[in-house]
Amino acid sequence: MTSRWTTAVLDTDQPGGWAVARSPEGFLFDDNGALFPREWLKRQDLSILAEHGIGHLDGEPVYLLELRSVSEVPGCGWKGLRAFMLEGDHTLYKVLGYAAQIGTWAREHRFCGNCGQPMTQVPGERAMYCQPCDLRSYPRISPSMIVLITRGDEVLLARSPRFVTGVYSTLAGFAEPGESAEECLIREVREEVQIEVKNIQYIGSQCWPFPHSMMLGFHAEYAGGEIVCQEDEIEDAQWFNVHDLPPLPASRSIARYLIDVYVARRLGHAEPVLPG
Ligand SMILES: NC(=O)C1=CN([C@@H]2O[C@H](COP(=O)(O)OP(=O)(O)OC[C@H]3O[C@@H](n4cnc5c(N)ncnc54)[C@H](O)[C@@H]3O)[C@@H](O)[C@H]2O)C=CC1
Ligand SMILES: [Mg+2]
Ligand SMILES: [Zn+2]
Repeated sequence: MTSRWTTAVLDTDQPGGWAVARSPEGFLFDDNGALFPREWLKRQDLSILAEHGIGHLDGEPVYLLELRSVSEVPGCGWKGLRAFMLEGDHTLYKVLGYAAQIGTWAREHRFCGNCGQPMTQVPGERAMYCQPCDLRSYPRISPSMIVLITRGDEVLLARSPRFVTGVYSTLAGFAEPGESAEECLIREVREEVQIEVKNIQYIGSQCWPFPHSMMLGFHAEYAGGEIVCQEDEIEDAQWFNVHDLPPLPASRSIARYLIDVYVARRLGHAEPVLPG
Protein backbone atom coordinates (compact mmCIF):
# COMPACT_ATOMS: atom_id res chain seq x y z
CA MET A 1 0.00 0.00 0.00
CA THR A 2 1.43 3.40 -0.91
CA SER A 3 1.07 6.18 1.59
CA ARG A 4 -1.37 8.97 0.76
CA TRP A 5 0.88 11.49 2.53
CA THR A 6 4.60 12.06 1.96
CA THR A 7 6.66 14.94 3.33
CA ALA A 8 8.71 17.16 1.01
CA VAL A 9 10.34 20.59 0.93
CA LEU A 10 8.34 22.59 -1.63
CA ASP A 11 9.11 25.95 -3.21
CA THR A 12 6.68 28.55 -1.81
CA ASP A 13 7.05 30.65 -5.00
CA GLN A 14 5.03 28.05 -6.92
CA PRO A 15 1.27 28.80 -6.97
CA GLY A 16 -1.61 26.44 -6.18
CA GLY A 17 -2.06 23.41 -3.99
CA TRP A 18 -3.66 22.97 -0.57
CA ALA A 19 -2.79 24.83 2.60
CA VAL A 20 -3.36 24.46 6.32
CA ALA A 21 -3.30 27.46 8.67
CA ARG A 22 -1.96 27.16 12.21
CA SER A 23 -2.39 29.79 14.92
CA PRO A 24 -1.70 29.64 18.67
CA GLU A 25 -5.25 28.21 18.95
CA GLY A 26 -4.66 25.30 16.59
CA PHE A 27 -5.60 24.62 12.97
CA LEU A 28 -8.28 26.35 10.92
CA PHE A 29 -11.10 23.99 9.93
CA ASP A 30 -14.55 24.01 8.35
CA ASP A 31 -17.06 21.31 7.37
CA ASN A 32 -14.64 19.98 4.72
CA GLY A 33 -11.74 19.54 7.15
CA ALA A 34 -8.51 21.48 7.67
CA LEU A 35 -7.16 21.64 4.09
CA PHE A 36 -8.09 24.73 2.10
CA PRO A 37 -7.29 25.82 -1.47
CA ARG A 38 -4.05 27.70 -0.88
CA GLU A 39 -4.76 30.73 -3.09
CA TRP A 40 -8.13 31.22 -1.39
CA LEU A 41 -6.60 30.89 2.08
CA LYS A 42 -3.92 33.49 1.32
CA ARG A 43 -6.60 35.99 0.32
CA GLN A 44 -8.16 35.78 3.80
CA ASP A 45 -7.25 38.27 6.50
CA LEU A 46 -4.48 36.22 8.15
CA SER A 47 -1.37 37.45 9.90
CA ILE A 48 1.18 35.14 8.25
CA LEU A 49 4.49 34.66 10.07
CA ALA A 50 5.94 32.12 7.64
CA GLU A 51 4.94 29.82 4.82
CA HIS A 52 6.41 26.35 4.31
CA GLY A 53 5.82 23.74 1.59
CA ILE A 54 5.47 20.55 3.64
CA GLY A 55 4.59 17.62 1.34
CA HIS A 56 2.12 15.89 -0.97
CA LEU A 57 -1.30 14.53 -0.16
CA ASP A 58 -2.67 12.22 -2.86
CA GLY A 59 -0.10 13.80 -5.18
CA GLU A 60 -1.19 17.41 -4.48
CA PRO A 61 1.23 19.89 -2.86
CA VAL A 62 0.43 20.97 0.70
CA TYR A 63 1.65 24.18 2.36
CA LEU A 64 1.60 25.45 5.93
CA LEU A 65 0.71 29.03 6.81
CA GLU A 66 2.12 29.65 10.29
CA LEU A 67 0.22 32.60 11.78
CA ARG A 68 1.23 35.19 14.37
CA SER A 69 -2.19 35.23 15.93
CA VAL A 70 -5.68 33.80 15.56
CA SER A 71 -8.12 35.62 13.26
CA GLU A 72 -11.76 35.31 12.22
CA VAL A 73 -12.42 33.43 8.97
CA PRO A 74 -16.14 33.30 8.09
CA GLY A 75 -17.60 29.79 8.45
CA CYS A 76 -14.41 28.41 10.06
CA GLY A 77 -13.16 27.59 13.54
CA TRP A 78 -9.87 26.69 15.23
CA LYS A 79 -9.04 23.32 16.79
CA GLY A 80 -5.96 21.88 18.52
CA LEU A 81 -3.90 18.97 17.16
CA ARG A 82 -4.95 16.67 20.01
CA ALA A 83 -8.60 16.88 18.92
CA PHE A 84 -7.61 15.90 15.37
CA MET A 85 -5.69 12.92 16.76
CA LEU A 86 -8.67 11.69 18.74
CA GLU A 87 -11.08 12.08 15.81
CA GLY A 88 -11.45 10.08 12.59
CA ASP A 89 -9.05 10.74 9.75
CA HIS A 90 -5.59 9.36 10.51
CA THR A 91 -4.02 10.73 7.30
CA LEU A 92 -5.23 14.25 8.11
CA TYR A 93 -3.75 13.88 11.60
CA LYS A 94 -0.40 12.87 10.05
CA VAL A 95 -0.43 15.97 7.81
CA LEU A 96 -1.31 18.27 10.72
CA GLY A 97 1.14 16.58 13.11
CA TYR A 98 3.95 17.25 10.66
CA ALA A 99 2.72 20.79 9.98
CA ALA A 100 2.64 21.46 13.74
CA GLN A 101 6.25 20.33 14.17
CA ILE A 102 7.46 22.42 11.23
CA GLY A 103 5.42 25.41 12.43
CA THR A 104 6.79 25.17 15.97
CA TRP A 105 10.35 24.85 14.74
CA ALA A 106 10.01 27.72 12.24
CA ARG A 107 8.49 29.97 14.91
CA GLU A 108 11.26 29.16 17.39
CA HIS A 109 14.14 29.48 14.90
CA ARG A 110 13.52 32.86 13.32
CA PHE A 111 16.72 34.17 14.91
CA CYS A 112 20.15 32.63 15.15
CA GLY A 113 20.83 31.10 18.57
CA ASN A 114 24.50 32.01 18.19
CA CYS A 115 24.45 35.68 17.07
CA GLY A 116 20.78 36.73 17.28
CA GLN A 117 20.47 37.82 13.62
CA PRO A 118 17.39 36.83 11.56
CA MET A 119 17.70 33.41 9.90
CA THR A 120 16.48 32.53 6.41
CA GLN A 121 14.88 29.37 5.00
CA VAL A 122 17.31 27.24 2.99
CA PRO A 123 15.81 26.51 -0.46
CA GLY A 124 15.21 22.78 -0.96
CA GLU A 125 16.15 21.86 2.59
CA ARG A 126 14.19 21.86 5.86
CA ALA A 127 16.62 24.15 7.60
CA MET A 128 16.95 27.74 8.80
CA TYR A 129 20.29 29.37 8.04
CA CYS A 130 22.47 32.11 9.51
CA GLN A 131 24.99 33.22 6.93
CA PRO A 132 27.47 35.11 9.18
CA CYS A 133 27.70 32.04 11.48
CA ASP A 134 27.29 29.45 8.68
CA LEU A 135 24.86 27.76 11.07
CA ARG A 136 21.94 25.55 10.07
CA SER A 137 19.09 24.75 12.43
CA TYR A 138 16.97 21.68 11.69
CA PRO A 139 13.58 20.72 13.17
CA ARG A 140 14.00 19.55 16.75
CA ILE A 141 13.05 16.02 17.79
CA SER A 142 13.12 15.05 21.47
CA PRO A 143 13.65 11.32 22.13
CA SER A 144 11.44 10.04 24.95
CA MET A 145 11.38 6.56 26.44
CA ILE A 146 8.08 4.91 27.23
CA VAL A 147 7.92 1.58 29.03
CA LEU A 148 5.43 -1.02 30.18
CA ILE A 149 6.83 -2.81 33.25
CA THR A 150 5.53 -6.36 33.54
CA ARG A 151 5.47 -9.05 36.26
CA GLY A 152 3.82 -12.17 34.84
CA ASP A 153 0.09 -11.47 34.59
CA GLU A 154 0.55 -8.02 36.11
CA VAL A 155 1.55 -4.68 34.56
CA LEU A 156 2.62 -1.49 36.32
CA LEU A 157 0.51 1.51 35.31
CA ALA A 158 0.56 5.02 36.72
CA ARG A 159 -1.42 8.23 36.75
CA SER A 160 -0.10 11.72 36.21
CA PRO A 161 -2.18 14.54 37.75
CA ARG A 162 -2.59 15.80 34.13
CA PHE A 163 -4.45 12.65 32.95
CA VAL A 164 -8.20 12.34 32.37
CA THR A 165 -9.86 11.09 35.59
CA GLY A 166 -9.41 7.35 36.14
CA VAL A 167 -6.94 6.73 33.27
CA TYR A 168 -3.69 4.85 34.02
CA SER A 169 -0.78 4.60 31.58
CA THR A 170 2.81 3.47 31.06
CA LEU A 171 5.79 5.44 32.40
CA ALA A 172 7.55 7.90 30.09
CA GLY A 173 10.32 10.46 30.16
CA PHE A 174 12.72 12.50 28.04
CA ALA A 175 16.27 11.38 27.29
CA GLU A 176 18.95 13.60 28.78
CA PRO A 177 22.38 14.33 27.30
CA GLY A 178 24.89 11.62 28.12
CA GLU A 179 22.54 8.66 28.40
CA SER A 180 21.52 5.77 26.16
CA ALA A 181 17.88 4.84 25.63
CA GLU A 182 18.23 2.01 28.17
CA GLU A 183 19.93 4.24 30.76
CA CYS A 184 17.18 6.83 30.34
CA LEU A 185 14.50 4.18 30.81
CA ILE A 186 16.12 2.84 34.00
CA ARG A 187 16.54 6.38 35.41
CA GLU A 188 12.96 7.43 34.60
CA VAL A 189 11.52 4.27 36.19
CA ARG A 190 13.65 4.82 39.33
CA GLU A 191 12.64 8.48 39.53
CA GLU A 192 8.94 7.95 38.98
CA VAL A 193 8.23 4.74 40.99
CA GLN A 194 11.56 3.63 42.58
CA ILE A 195 11.36 0.21 40.85
CA GLU A 196 14.27 -1.70 39.26
CA VAL A 197 13.79 -3.37 35.85
CA LYS A 198 15.55 -6.05 33.74
CA ASN A 199 15.24 -7.67 30.29
CA ILE A 200 14.51 -4.40 28.46
CA GLN A 201 12.94 -5.17 25.07
CA TYR A 202 12.47 -2.58 22.32
CA ILE A 203 8.94 -2.83 20.87
CA GLY A 204 8.48 0.11 18.50
CA SER A 205 8.42 3.87 18.06
CA GLN A 206 5.96 6.66 17.35
CA CYS A 207 6.21 10.28 16.32
CA TRP A 208 4.45 12.32 19.02
CA PRO A 209 4.14 15.91 17.80
CA PHE A 210 3.22 17.45 21.19
CA PRO A 211 5.35 19.39 20.45
CA HIS A 212 8.28 17.31 19.12
CA SER A 213 8.71 13.97 20.90
CA MET A 214 9.90 10.77 19.31
CA MET A 215 8.57 7.97 21.51
CA LEU A 216 10.74 4.85 21.79
CA GLY A 217 8.59 2.09 23.30
CA PHE A 218 9.79 -0.81 25.46
CA HIS A 219 8.67 -3.68 27.61
CA ALA A 220 10.74 -4.35 30.75
CA GLU A 221 10.40 -6.94 33.50
CA TYR A 222 10.16 -6.11 37.17
CA ALA A 223 13.43 -6.82 38.98
CA GLY A 224 12.85 -5.45 42.49
CA GLY A 225 11.68 -2.67 44.79
CA GLU A 226 8.39 -1.36 46.13
CA ILE A 227 6.37 1.32 44.34
CA VAL A 228 7.04 4.82 45.71
CA CYS A 229 5.44 7.54 43.58
CA GLN A 230 7.45 10.63 42.62
CA GLU A 231 5.92 13.69 44.21
CA ASP A 232 4.04 16.03 41.80
CA GLU A 233 4.73 13.82 38.73
CA ILE A 234 2.96 10.54 39.67
CA GLU A 235 -0.35 10.70 41.51
CA ASP A 236 -0.75 6.91 41.82
CA ALA A 237 0.91 3.75 40.45
CA GLN A 238 -0.31 0.18 40.86
CA TRP A 239 0.11 -3.37 39.59
CA PHE A 240 -2.92 -4.32 37.51
CA ASN A 241 -3.84 -7.84 36.41
CA VAL A 242 -4.19 -8.16 32.62
CA HIS A 243 -7.72 -9.48 33.24
CA ASP A 244 -8.69 -6.41 35.25
CA LEU A 245 -7.28 -3.24 33.72
CA PRO A 246 -8.31 0.36 34.53
CA PRO A 247 -9.36 2.91 31.84
CA LEU A 248 -6.42 3.12 29.41
CA PRO A 249 -4.98 5.88 27.15
CA ALA A 250 -6.27 6.72 23.65
CA SER A 251 -6.04 3.86 21.15
CA ARG A 252 -3.67 5.75 18.81
CA SER A 253 -0.99 6.21 21.45
CA ILE A 254 2.06 3.98 21.76
CA ALA A 255 1.27 3.80 25.49
CA ARG A 256 -1.92 1.92 24.63
CA TYR A 257 -0.13 -0.18 22.03
CA LEU A 258 2.52 -1.35 24.55
CA ILE A 259 -0.26 -2.46 26.90
CA ASP A 260 -2.37 -4.09 24.17
CA VAL A 261 0.62 -6.02 22.78
CA TYR A 262 1.51 -7.44 26.19
CA VAL A 263 -2.08 -8.39 26.99
CA ALA A 264 -2.46 -10.04 23.55
CA ARG A 265 0.74 -12.06 24.05
CA ARG A 266 -0.29 -13.09 27.57
CA LEU A 267 -3.76 -14.18 26.48
CA GLY A 268 -2.66 -15.72 23.17
CA HIS A 269 -4.69 -13.23 21.10
CA ALA A 270 -3.70 -11.65 17.76
CA GLU A 271 -1.33 -8.69 18.25
CA PRO A 272 -2.53 -5.15 17.43
CA VAL A 273 -0.81 -2.94 14.82
CA LEU A 274 1.03 0.20 15.96
CA PRO A 275 -0.58 3.35 14.50
CA GLY A 276 2.06 5.32 12.55
N1 LIG B 1 2.42 8.71 22.78
C1 LIG B 1 2.21 8.26 24.01
O1 LIG B 1 1.62 7.20 24.19
C2 LIG B 1 2.74 9.02 25.19
C3 LIG B 1 3.55 10.11 25.02
N2 LIG B 1 4.10 10.75 26.11
C4 LIG B 1 4.99 11.89 25.86
O2 LIG B 1 6.29 11.56 26.29
C5 LIG B 1 6.99 12.74 26.62
C6 LIG B 1 7.69 12.56 27.94
O3 LIG B 1 6.79 12.23 28.96
P1 LIG B 1 6.78 12.96 30.39
O4 LIG B 1 6.37 11.96 31.38
O5 LIG B 1 5.99 14.22 30.27
O6 LIG B 1 8.32 13.37 30.57
P2 LIG B 1 9.21 13.43 31.90
O7 LIG B 1 8.90 12.31 32.82
O8 LIG B 1 10.63 13.58 31.44
O9 LIG B 1 8.74 14.74 32.68
C7 LIG B 1 8.43 15.96 32.04
C8 LIG B 1 9.45 17.01 32.49
O10 LIG B 1 10.61 16.90 31.68
C9 LIG B 1 11.15 18.18 31.39
N3 LIG B 1 11.16 18.36 29.92
C10 LIG B 1 10.21 18.88 29.13
N4 LIG B 1 10.59 18.85 27.83
C11 LIG B 1 11.81 18.27 27.79
C12 LIG B 1 12.72 17.93 26.76
N5 LIG B 1 12.44 18.18 25.47
N6 LIG B 1 13.87 17.32 27.10
C13 LIG B 1 14.15 17.06 28.39
N7 LIG B 1 13.35 17.34 29.43
C14 LIG B 1 12.18 17.94 29.13
C15 LIG B 1 10.27 19.18 32.07
O11 LIG B 1 10.84 19.47 33.32
C16 LIG B 1 8.97 18.43 32.26
O12 LIG B 1 8.23 18.88 33.36
C17 LIG B 1 5.96 13.86 26.58
O13 LIG B 1 6.11 14.53 25.34
C18 LIG B 1 4.64 13.14 26.61
O14 LIG B 1 3.63 13.85 25.92
C19 LIG B 1 3.87 10.34 27.38
C20 LIG B 1 3.07 9.25 27.60
C21 LIG B 1 2.38 8.56 26.54
MG1 LIG C 1 7.27 11.02 33.01
ZN1 LIG D 1 24.29 33.65 13.63
